[in-house]
Amino acid sequence: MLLKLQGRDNILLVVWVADVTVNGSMKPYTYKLFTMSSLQEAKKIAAHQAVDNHVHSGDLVGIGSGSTVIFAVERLAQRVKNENLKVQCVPTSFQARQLVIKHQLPLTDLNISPTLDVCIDGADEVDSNLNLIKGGGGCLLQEKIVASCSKKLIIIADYTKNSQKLGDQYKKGIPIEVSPMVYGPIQQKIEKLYGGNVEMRMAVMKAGPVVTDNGNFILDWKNFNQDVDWKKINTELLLMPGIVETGLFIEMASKAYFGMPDGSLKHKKVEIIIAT
Ligand SMILES: O=C(CO)[C@H](O)[C@H](O)COP(=O)(O)O
Repeated sequence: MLLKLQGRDNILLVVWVADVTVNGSMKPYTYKLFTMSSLQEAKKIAAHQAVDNHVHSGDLVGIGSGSTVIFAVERLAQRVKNENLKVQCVPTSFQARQLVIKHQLPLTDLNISPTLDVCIDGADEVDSNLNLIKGGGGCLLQEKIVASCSKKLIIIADYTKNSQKLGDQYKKGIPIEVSPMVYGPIQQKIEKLYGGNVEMRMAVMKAGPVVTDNGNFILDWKNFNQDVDWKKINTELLLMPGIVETGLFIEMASKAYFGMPDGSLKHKKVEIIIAT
């Protein structure tokens, strides 16, 4: 059961997780309470800290995509204004480009600036080894390209993204960007080779599939086995003709910042979580 209550300051989301008893009645056994503003606040704390710690004057900066990155770009623009910071930005999506333009930050691209100092991006899930699921917003291809051209990939996220294993919390699946001509065979191959189920991501407010910024489709691989060698699987997937890119970011991130519900910040470097 999902209740939405409009409070004065916050929207409260009450999620009542229920069990179905033998006679069919619903038996509540737990509930979680989130305030929407605490999630937003958590994203903001992580984003601001990452920009403050990792962006320096003269830097070429990769700008990730998603809702958390909005706070990072806002902070970058503040610092440019207040500190006369000099940066040039390479966006990872149409959305990121619009954000950079909105905040009047200088734009460049990878062909002009092939090596970036840092890339700041969100994630859908971060495991204990700093491996990531990305692509919930469908921008995985450009995100991975820009990250691969950056000296450091810094992840910013709220506390719901911090996991031990991929798939612990993020249930929407691993995004896989594919050429439209071959989505069917790829769906079948992944399910046959590795199990789980692979679904085409469908658009909202438009009939048919999501089409990425690069003109491709997205498959979401759900209910996968969590105890696998992701590096090996990622390599195998990338050898499959028609797979353009996967949302598995393996051994790419240098550090992840998580905003916490109480307003504090955690950061994660491989296997280590330090409260700050
Ligand atoms: O990979 C992404 C988009 O392709 C995003 O970084 C990821 O979905 C996280 O987004 P948000 O900051 O909105 O939680």
